[in-house]
Amino acid sequence: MLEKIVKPNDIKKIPEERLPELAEEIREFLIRSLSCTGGHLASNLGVVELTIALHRVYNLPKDKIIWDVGHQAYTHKILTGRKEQFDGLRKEGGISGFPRREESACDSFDTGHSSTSISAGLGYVKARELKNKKYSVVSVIGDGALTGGLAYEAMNNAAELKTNFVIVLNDNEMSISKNVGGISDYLGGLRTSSAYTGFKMGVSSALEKIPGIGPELVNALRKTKSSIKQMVIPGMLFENMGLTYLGPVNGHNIRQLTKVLAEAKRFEGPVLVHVVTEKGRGYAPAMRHPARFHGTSAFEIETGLPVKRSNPTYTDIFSTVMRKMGDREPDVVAVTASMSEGTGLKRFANMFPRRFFDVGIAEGHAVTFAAGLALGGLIPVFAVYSSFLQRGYDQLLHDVCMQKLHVIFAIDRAGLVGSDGKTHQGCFDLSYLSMMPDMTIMAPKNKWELSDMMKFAVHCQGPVALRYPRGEAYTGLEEFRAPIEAGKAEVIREGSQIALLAVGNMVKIAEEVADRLQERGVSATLVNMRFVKPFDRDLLKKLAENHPVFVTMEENVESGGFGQQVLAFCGEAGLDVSVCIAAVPDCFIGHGSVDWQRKQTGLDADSILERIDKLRERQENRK
Ligand SMILES: Cc1ncc(C[n+]2csc(CCOP(=O)(O)OP(=O)(O)O)c2C)c(N)n1
Ligand SMILES: CC(=O)[C@@H](O)[C@H](O)COP(=O)(O)O
Ligand SMILES: [Mg+2]
Repeated sequence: MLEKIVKPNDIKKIPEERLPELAEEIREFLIRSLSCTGGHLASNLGVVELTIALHRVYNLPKDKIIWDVGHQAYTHKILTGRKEQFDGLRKEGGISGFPRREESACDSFDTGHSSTSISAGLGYVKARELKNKKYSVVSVIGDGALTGGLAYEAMNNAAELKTNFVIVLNDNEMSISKNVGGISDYLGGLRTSSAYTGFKMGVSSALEKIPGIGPELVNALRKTKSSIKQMVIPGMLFENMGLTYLGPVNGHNIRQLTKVLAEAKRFEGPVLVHVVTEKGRGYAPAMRHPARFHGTSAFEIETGLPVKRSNPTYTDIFSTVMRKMGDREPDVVAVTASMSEGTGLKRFANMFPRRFFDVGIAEGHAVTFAAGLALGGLIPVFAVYSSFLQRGYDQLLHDVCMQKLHVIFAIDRAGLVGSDGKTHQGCFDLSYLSMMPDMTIMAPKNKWELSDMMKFAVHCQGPVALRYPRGEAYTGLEEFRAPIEAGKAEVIREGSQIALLAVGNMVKIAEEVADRLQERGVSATLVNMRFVKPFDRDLLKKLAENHPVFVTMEENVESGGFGQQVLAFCGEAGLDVSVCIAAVPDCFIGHGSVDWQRKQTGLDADSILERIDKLRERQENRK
């Protein structure tokens, strides 16, 4: 039946009774396809029926479906004519793992970061009103994404709406790991209380329909503070915020879903439809291990085991360091914004549950919360992906740096991240952190240095950021393990002519560049900068005496990055050197392999050598 779906709205031609069969076909397709490419399997398996129901009720591309995070939009892609492109999912030139407006007119909003869907949807609704347009808007948000503050700002704002806006809450009790916090408990209560009250499938509750006393009774209940009302009027929290609540609905029953969505679509005002789904549904390994199958690499279908075993990653090293540090340093506590698996904090959480805090998908809160922990005498380590820390920009500046608080930021996925693409690139942190007064920034060249830097960070003062990339930890240069000294770089290889000033994982690329320069008879000094802030100005002054060319290398945008700071310093200090900056150019870098992204950004050894050759040629011509 799946072959009949080649363009948007083809789903409407399938007889209703055959839809469950189609859902199973889609599941089989997803499992088969992702077993080869990898991707966000568990979340997608959970929303197959919900997506089918949405596409039955709404007309695309006229109507707007906005997927929160967007990692669960694979069935949406299949139903809008992109099934044949799944071989290239998340690969260079292939389709993205997230909704992309450039990819299809049916993708209404580009996503990747969490909790944006209600704000964006509300924006569409307001534009529709002002421009007198006729289309429907539905935002689909998960229970994990609903732990993010932005979602509440948007709901608060939506309460005043007089025209239709549907928010579908996809509740599977999971963020990447088990969902946490008060809202998650509240949703749990709704799921249980529905056992007593039945679903609220219509815009007016069953109670309201009781002739004579119904509306008064509902009004009176709304005014009481009694917890009993939760049992009588489901979704009171949302109702009190001004949204009409419908549900909870079985998210795997297409008929029931279609009915409630059609009802919600007719309502004048904001409506929240609470849908209960199962993450990983239909594939036993994903149902057993939804967190592992949240985002998976290629796997064997029979066992669910990964096709390739990877060597220890920087995350694995950080995980071990944190576990050991937990033993040695009783004041060290760990904070995550719903990323305990991805950042490697799971082991710390298991060993020191009282010193571990999962705050939900709330990076801004996590930073200020860590500030409070530091003021209370603890040493908080906030482990976070570079790209998601962008959410905590003001909190970093205002709450941590301004008070010079000793908070450690363990910044994972710093640099190019591969298949998640432009929404997840960790290419901005050196720029946005460097401009913050009192911030110390370090980047390790290999796995041992990550461990040494973490230990150093614990005994520092003030805010400290330690950034390291996604993937396998470098095990080269083991013999270079001089103690970490504040603001001091490490010279790996001494030469003359060209100084390669490399940050973090670029040291490995710099080694290759240095070797290839040597083959051509060019002598290069290779420096592992270790610190981006403060960087080793004394060393740079010394190097300038016999190196007319500095080449800076960083997996960060050029603007405001390490290279530009070196360039500015050389100018201020009157150093007679040419500075060549190898950094990410001023554009968003799409999905694909990290090697491909490195070539695209000119950060591979070939591209850097090419630039060095051109620079030297220009210098020769000038002589
Ligand atoms: C700002 C931000 N922080 C963290 C993440 C990483 N992340 C992606 S999906 C996800 C869990 C989302 O849970 P939910 O919305 O319930 O969707 P589900 O996977 O359960 O379908 C997290 C934490 C993100 N994408 N954006
Ligand atoms: C959708 C999302 O934001 C995360 O699931 C992210 O894709 C995880 O990336 P890693 O694979 O680098 O942990
Ligand atoms: Mg969820």
